[in-house]
Amino acid sequence: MQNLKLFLRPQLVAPHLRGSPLNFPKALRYKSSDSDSETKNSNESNKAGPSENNITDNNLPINRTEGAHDLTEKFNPDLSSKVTKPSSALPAMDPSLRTLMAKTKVEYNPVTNSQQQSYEFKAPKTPKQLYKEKMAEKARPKSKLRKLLPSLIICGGLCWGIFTYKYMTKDSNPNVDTDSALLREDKFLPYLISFKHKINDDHYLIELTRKNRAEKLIHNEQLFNGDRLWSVEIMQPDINIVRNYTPLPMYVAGIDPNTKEPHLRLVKELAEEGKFILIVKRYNEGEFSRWLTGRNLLEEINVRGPIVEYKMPYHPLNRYDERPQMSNTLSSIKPDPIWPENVPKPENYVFYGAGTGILPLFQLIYSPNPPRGFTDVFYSLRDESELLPQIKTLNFFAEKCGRVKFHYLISNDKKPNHLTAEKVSSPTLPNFTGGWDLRMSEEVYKQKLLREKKAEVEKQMERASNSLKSLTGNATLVSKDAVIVTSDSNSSSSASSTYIQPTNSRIKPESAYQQWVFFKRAKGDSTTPPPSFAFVCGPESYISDVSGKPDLNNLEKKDNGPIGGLLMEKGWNLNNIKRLQ
Ligand SMILES: Cc1cc2nc3c(=O)[nH]c(=O)nc-3n(C[C@H](O)[C@H](O)[C@H](O)COP(=O)(O)OP(=O)(O)OC[C@H]3O[C@@H](n4cnc5c(N)ncnc54)[C@H](O)[C@@H]3O)c2cc1C
Repeated sequence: MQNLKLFLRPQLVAPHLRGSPLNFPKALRYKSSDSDSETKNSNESNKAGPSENNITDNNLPINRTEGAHDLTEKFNPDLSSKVTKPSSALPAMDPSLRTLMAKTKVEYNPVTNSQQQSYEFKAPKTPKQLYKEKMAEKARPKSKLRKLLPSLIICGGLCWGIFTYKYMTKDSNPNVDTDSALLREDKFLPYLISFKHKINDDHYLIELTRKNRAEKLIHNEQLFNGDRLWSVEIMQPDINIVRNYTPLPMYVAGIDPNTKEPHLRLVKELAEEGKFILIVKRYNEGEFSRWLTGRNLLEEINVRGPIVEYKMPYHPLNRYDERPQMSNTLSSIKPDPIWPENVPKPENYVFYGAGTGILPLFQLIYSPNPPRGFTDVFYSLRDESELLPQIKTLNFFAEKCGRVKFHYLISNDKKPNHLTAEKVSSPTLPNFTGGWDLRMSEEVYKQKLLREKKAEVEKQMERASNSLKSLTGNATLVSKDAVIVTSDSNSSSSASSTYIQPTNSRIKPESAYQQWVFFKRAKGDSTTPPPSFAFVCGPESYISDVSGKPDLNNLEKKDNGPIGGLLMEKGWNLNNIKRLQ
């Protein structure tokens, strides 16, 4: 570009060539409109200063042959270096050329040119070089992961080996306990005899603990619940016989150092599950009971269950708070929640049990969620010594909370004390049999509210008339209607508050014992409520005497045996009796 400018500078043309035909003054003028460069130049000259602004291309003589050179030389010799509009001859500059000729912003660097291709031939590395490289690679510091990689591979391999071994030998080894359940109905699971205590000559307390119990507890399995009666089946592997036993929701928490008696605790939380106690009677002719009571501590036995013997029927109160579980101290037994009055009352029961036949009742009343109603218990036993003192204490606590009433009928050859017809009560209708009872109890509750409100209004009317009498000094007859209106408007709030929150419930009882003594018994209702359902449990002869012989010889295992004995005399029937043999 610079060369081109120099080439085009007219003053640089030699003076002797100016008149010659080789001189090309006209050629110095571009005919084409190189307006861009011109404007640019003019702008630049404008920027240069006011002195230069006056001198533009337009001021220059159009034809330099007409003495323009002198003028140019005279006034602005520098302007001669400017390329003025060529008049003709030279063609206009190609704009694409100009861009190519423009100075590049980034300098060309062949190294960064990614498109370049090299045809250089690299000689293969010599063995020495290769060896050096290899050594350098080895000497390079390794990352943490690279260092750990061999150990990780070995660990992975070991784990895979153990898993494969366990998987392959799982089914082949029946002694390996892979089941995570505490109990299973369809499979015998291993339990350990964790405690054994002789209660009397023929009664034993045996505590069973699920093998590897801690591992099995993660599933939060709840076995004990007062909504059902259940037993477990224990297998004797040698002669392959199975017998049922009733687990009690208790475990041995310690041993009294003096009496060597076990200290029993109730199973209250899920973390305490997986342990229970059995009370087993040993029969001299009994194959199984002899085998079971002869087991030593930490011996393994196979248990299956739970075998549900009876499920408590549905009651609308089941939707409300449960009755709190019994406790080892009387003061720590929580009071019953206040159940709504417009729902049918809980059912009351009577339990006739003999010997180990009392154990289902103990399971029911000492489990979490015990039955809400009252249970009258007739317990026939041969000797008081067959009952553990701690269980007797618990029975006493249950009585003090108004949940049960125990009648101990201790009977032996010297002093017989059998269950007689006088002790057997007649059945009453259940409080709940279906939706109709629900509507009935709501209606009864409404009637009760109306009665109470009426009594309140009458009281207020009486009070109002008395105050009027005292005001006027003489007895004036007050319009009955007017009093009713005022008393209604005044009493509505107080009456409703009275009914919703009975006066005696403002003081909250601290324990079930307090609740029973001060609130329930205070009502003057000391008689035991009549039962609507009866349980009979014990030896075959006992059941037969009390309620007739059960007959479970059918596919559904439904008791179809006719009702007999003492209960039949009192009007009990198959619908309100459960016989547990
Ligand atoms: C649901 C259910 C729960 C049970 N819970 C317990 C429990 O918690 N504790 C417990 O000790 N037993 C319980 N039993 C009874 C138990 O299953 C066995 O029947 C009992 O241990 C006797 O078995 P055995 O093999 O030693 O006697 P068997 O060989 O069956 O009988 C031998 C003899 O023992 C006597 N005998 C057997 N059973 C009784 C009995 N129940 N009453 C009176 N005499 C009998 C009879 O004279 C009989 O001829 C329960 C039974 C059932 C069905």
